[in-house]
Amino acid sequence: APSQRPAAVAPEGPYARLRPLVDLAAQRLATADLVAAAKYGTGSPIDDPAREKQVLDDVARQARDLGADPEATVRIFRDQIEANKVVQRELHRRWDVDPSQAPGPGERPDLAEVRKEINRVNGELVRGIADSGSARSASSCRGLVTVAGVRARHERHLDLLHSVALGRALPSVCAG
Ligand SMILES: C=C(O[C@@H]1C=C(C(=O)O)C=C[C@H]1O)C(=O)O
Repeated sequence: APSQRPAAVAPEGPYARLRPLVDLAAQRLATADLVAAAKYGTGSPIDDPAREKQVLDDVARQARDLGADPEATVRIFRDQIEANKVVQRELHRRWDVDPSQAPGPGERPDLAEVRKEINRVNGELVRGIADSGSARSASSCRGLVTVAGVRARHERHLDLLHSVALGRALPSVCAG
């Protein structure tokens, strides 16, 4: 006989909650290449503390609005920001070493447009954090986040730089 509860509304286990979170971290990291290209050769610094403060203030407010934990949200976002800068710094270093690889002035994305995409991903990430409270405090969290990271790496064909940076984005996902 069919079960009372349709599969579509079956309660989701911790992996189902953590996987989208990890995938969103990888999506956010994919913007770092565009940010690096937008800034390269313009004098705009990789570290922009004013923009970081704006991001952290925004996500804390969004978390509060969802009735979620603003401190955990900010902690996770600090790591997203550090991970983004790992990619930017390495790309700038490579482009300094080999200018033929560097984006030319005509290939420079508009930083404001890239930040719109980052803001969009930020909103989804806040929602993913809000929806994963119990998964993030589960004892299986670290292992599941590692598995989800490996999966994102393969699905998104991440290179070594982005794989390392994804590792930098994830340590604060699990509580405690
Ligand atoms: C991505 C950027 O570079 C850095 C990383 C940020 C982020 O990950 O949100 C914010 C500001 C910068 O310190 C940016 O300037 O937008």
